[in-house]
Amino acid sequence: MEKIILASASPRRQELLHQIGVQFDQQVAEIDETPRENEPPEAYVTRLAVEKARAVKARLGDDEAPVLGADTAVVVDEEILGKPRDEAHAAAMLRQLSGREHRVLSAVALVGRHEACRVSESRVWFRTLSEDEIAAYWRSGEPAGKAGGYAVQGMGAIFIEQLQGSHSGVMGLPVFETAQLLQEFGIRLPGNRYDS
Ligand SMILES: Cc1cn([C@H]2C[C@H](O)[C@@H](COP(=O)(O)OP(=O)(O)OP(=O)(O)O)O2)c(=O)[nH]c1=O
Repeated sequence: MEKIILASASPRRQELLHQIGVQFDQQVAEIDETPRENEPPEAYVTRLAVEKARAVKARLGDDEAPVLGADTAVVVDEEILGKPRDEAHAAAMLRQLSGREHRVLSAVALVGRHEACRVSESRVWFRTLSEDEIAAYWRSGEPAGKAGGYAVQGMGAIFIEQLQGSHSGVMGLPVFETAQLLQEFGIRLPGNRYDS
């Protein structure tokens, strides 16, 4: 199977690519993740996924392997919640998400001889969170480094009443859209070996 390059430092993205049998090397993309003024969330995650993949592609020069980049954002009231800076920031995010619905947008981009990108959108319903729970959750160490300050794949799952969309997308890499992109680039997955 053809190898690809994952332009990400995220262990979750690594795990999800492994899950579908993709062989890859990992490289870290350093880009400015500041949203542009009035940038719509869909445009933001798309731009970042593409920029991460392009940054690694440019560094590798004429390496033939396609580069995969991804970006995930939690969106509430059309505001993009990134990763928490500190405890106060994480607590403010979780208070904002408490007792209501939010969206999670996850973009995946592949940059090779051509470029393509797909976005997955999920809706997540949180039950009401108490101040004690928010403080305890921060102390667990889980919110740090996670968009919106929670992890669906971890203890954060106990806050989620309902999820509509893509569990892998909320985690950081929408597997369905990723497989579609890889197929579009002619990269076969083990699960697709009976394709004509
Ligand atoms: C909402 C949510 C986010 N996250 C994570 C996924 C992403 O790693 C992170 C969002 O930040 P990103 O900027 O998308 O990714 P990253 O900085 O971790 O990795 P890289 O840029 O190197 O690819 O939040 C979870 O793990 N679980 C969740 O439930």
